[in-house]
Amino acid sequence: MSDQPIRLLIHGASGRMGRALLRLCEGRDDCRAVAAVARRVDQRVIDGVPHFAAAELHGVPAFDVAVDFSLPDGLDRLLALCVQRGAALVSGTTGLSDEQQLALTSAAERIPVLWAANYSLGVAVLDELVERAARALGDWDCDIVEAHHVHKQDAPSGTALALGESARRAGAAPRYASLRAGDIVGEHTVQFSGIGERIELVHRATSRDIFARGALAAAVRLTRQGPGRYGLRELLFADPG
Ligand SMILES: NC(=O)C1=CN([C@@H]2O[C@H](COP(=O)(O)OP(=O)(O)OC[C@H]3O[C@@H](n4cnc5c(N)ncnc54)[C@H](OP(=O)(O)O)[C@@H]3O)[C@@H](O)[C@H]2O)C=CC1
Ligand SMILES: O=C(O)C1=N[C@H](C(=O)O)C[C@H](O)C1
Repeated sequence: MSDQPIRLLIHGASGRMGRALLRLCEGRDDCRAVAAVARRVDQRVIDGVPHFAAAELHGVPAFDVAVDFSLPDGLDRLLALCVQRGAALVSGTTGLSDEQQLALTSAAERIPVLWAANYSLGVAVLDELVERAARALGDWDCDIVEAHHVHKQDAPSGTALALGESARRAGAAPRYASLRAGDIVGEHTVQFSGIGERIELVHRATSRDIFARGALAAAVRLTRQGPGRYGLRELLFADPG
């Protein structure tokens, strides 16, 4: 295998996550950003990385994997480009429609695809704890409370829905509540309430770097895979080697 750095397209580059991805990418030697895409661009080149507006997507140079943290309305064109170029896709964009999830699955017949609602190790572990608790406490109330910054557009968060799906599969009937306040990076509480006792499982993110680091590591690994739809646990957290 070549030890050339993996070529990344960062989609959503001007956003909170996009900026973290570009910054962390600079410190790695296994990948480099060759294109950055946002809805609008003011500068053509920033820190040596060429920037493109979403409308110019088809003019981006060759890349191995697109890393997408944008908004749902940008995903369809990016997915089509990845399929056309035979490039892998890592996406963390939340609030996707059922049709968009199906499109990811269908594209996975031709390219490697990873979508995850949360790229942090802590939430991967929380997910396992929730599943275990729900299996043991199936008839307790299960409430998922999430808090995020005021700019977040989707609710409940993608992470809350994913945790709820794990709880549901294990026999619980989750309910959701959302809070949008200040600059909260992301907090998720899964509360199991019985009669006379209660369990709370909590994850608090204090830096977006945890998501960006996970996404970059996943992107590098995804380029070593064939077509298919991958999960974060199998790709990243099950085998840290
Ligand atoms: N899975 C995970 O671990 C995580 C997921 N997220 C998710 O990532 C997404 C982005 O979050 P965040 O960075 O806070 O959002 P921001 O609003 O800060 O950034 C959004 C970015 O997407 C760009 N964008 C918007 N629409 C389009 C489009 N149609 N085509 C191309 N680019 C577009 C914006 O460009 P412009 O500035 O020009 O409008 C901007 O660069 C959200 O869905 C969020 O929920 C966030 C953190 C972790
Ligand atoms: O929009 C965010 O900020 C985040 N979104 C993801 C979600 O919807 O779960 C992950 C993280 O909580 C931050």
